Amino acid sequence: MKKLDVTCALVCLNGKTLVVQRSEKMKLPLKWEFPGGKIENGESAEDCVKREIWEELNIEIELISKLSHSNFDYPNFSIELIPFIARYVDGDIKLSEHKQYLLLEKVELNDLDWAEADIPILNEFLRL
Ligand SMILES: Nc1nc2c([nH]c(=O)n2[C@H]2C[C@H](O)[C@@H](COP(=O)(O)OP(=O)(O)OP(=O)(O)O)O2)c(=O)[nH]1
Repeated sequence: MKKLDVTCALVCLNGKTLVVQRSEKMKLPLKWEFPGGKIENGESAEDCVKREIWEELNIEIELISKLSHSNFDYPNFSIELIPFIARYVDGDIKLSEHKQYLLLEKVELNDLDWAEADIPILNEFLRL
């Protein structure tokens, strides 16, 4: 099965964490995720996540650290999800693809209906 290399960012803003909900039209409709996307040919994971956050949210971020990769097999595709902890730097949030975003306290993150590949990443983040 095809494996996608996907980056994502846990963006901290005023002590909260930015999360986004996938739209009805996307794969994994209405699931919550950390914003990011597929690595392009020849692109580094770091460049990818900054590009995707700019494209999807219109904001600039600074990368702080990495968490463990999450490998997950969905019924139709497999992904390796590569997470970064990041800090908001500049820009007004404008969504280009997602249904909505939320800025949440850590204790609130567990209440969302997450994309399954994100759950180990979320758990690692909650233990920090
Ligand atoms: N960006 C992101 N994608 C995630 C996360 N968790 C998760 O399972 N995914 C999946 C959803 C997508 O199938 C894939 C990322 O691809 P993408 O967002 O660049 O593009 P997509 O597949 O929605 O778009 P398309 O191929 O349908 O055009 O990884 C996550 O936390 N962030």
